Amino acid sequence: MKITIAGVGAMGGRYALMLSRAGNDVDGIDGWADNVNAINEHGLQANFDGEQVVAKIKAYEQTKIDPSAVADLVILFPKSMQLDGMMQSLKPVITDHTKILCLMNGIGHEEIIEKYVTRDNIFIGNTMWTAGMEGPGKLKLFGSGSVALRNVEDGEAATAAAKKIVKLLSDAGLNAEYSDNILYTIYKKATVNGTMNGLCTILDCNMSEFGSTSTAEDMVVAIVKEFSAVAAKEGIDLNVPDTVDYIKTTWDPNTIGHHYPSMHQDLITNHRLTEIDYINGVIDRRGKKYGIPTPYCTFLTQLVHAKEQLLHAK
Ligand SMILES: NC(=O)C1=CN([C@@H]2O[C@H](COP(=O)(O)OP(=O)(O)OC[C@H]3O[C@@H](n4cnc5c(N)ncnc54)[C@H](OP(=O)(O)O)[C@@H]3O)[C@@H](O)[C@H]2O)C=CC1
Ligand SMILES: CC(C)(CO)C(=O)C(=O)O
Repeated sequence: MKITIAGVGAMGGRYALMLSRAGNDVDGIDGWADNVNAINEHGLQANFDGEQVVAKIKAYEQTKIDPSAVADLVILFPKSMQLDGMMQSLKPVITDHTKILCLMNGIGHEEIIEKYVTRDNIFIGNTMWTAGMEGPGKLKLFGSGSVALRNVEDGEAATAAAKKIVKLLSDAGLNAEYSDNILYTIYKKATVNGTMNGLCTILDCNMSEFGSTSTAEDMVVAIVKEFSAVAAKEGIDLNVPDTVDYIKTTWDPNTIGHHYPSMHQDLITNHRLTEIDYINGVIDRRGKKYGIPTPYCTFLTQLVHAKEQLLHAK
């Protein structure tokens, strides 16, 4: 099976590396020319749980994709604001049979993807793996994680295809599972991002440091209540205490507590724009639509945008 990782940054790099090391034929596509050149010259290099490893994969610049690189499976890992542009660029590698898997953070990405491919070829989910970059073509990967996914369209063929993708990912050590209730799973993961990403970015700390503060739990509860109220309007039952307990598992320094959320890596480390509009911003917008007050999500979205401006993020 030919797999194309679209957005071979930190998380796309992790998937490319692990799938390639498991013996799959993997290509990468990315908009960052230095990253593409480094991967083609030196391979995808990683500090992988303390061990230096290299995966030899072929990478293409997003604007120079070779049409011979037609994929059976495309795994999407650009940033949310790059998704539409990435889907445009992917046209040469997508056929009627190409499956598209989106595991990006955020809510509602399938609305963009279905402008380009039929719903029976779209698979959505999320990932609890973490990833960081030390420079072009260089990854820093530690800790464990998991993946949950499902077909967007019901039906035997789409379900079978989703389960095949689950097996492919699990065989590569990515610890995947099929989730019947994927919208619930996506909302639940979005609460982790809706708390950890924005708050650790504004407070300039990792998840474990955040969890050690006396006000951490109160802030998390307040934000989760807003996600839960919006989700309820969409028929999704997001239990607040259970969700808060789930978020608190990310504070453990022995698992992923030392991770700086991807939003922190974007804004504080690299002065790049963030995905806040696709996480807390969605709750702000849907809250307004449903007549639900979401002061914490609205304020956190405003704070992150203000910080983007102060840091001249691009
Ligand atoms: N990192 C993590 O731990 C996790 C990330 N995710 C999600 O995965 C998706 C991808 O995120 P992630 O892998 O973190 O993103 P990265 O920022 O590492 O990579 C995404 C893209 O950003 C560009 N880019 C990144 N760094 C630079 C740089 N220094 N200079 C120039 N361009 C750069 C590249 O494309 P381009 O040049 O086209 O901009 C790259 O393909 C997101 O939806 C994220 O929320 C989910 C769980 C955890
Ligand atoms: C690891 C985790 C769950 C932290 O919020 C994440 O998704 C990210 O870094 O964006």
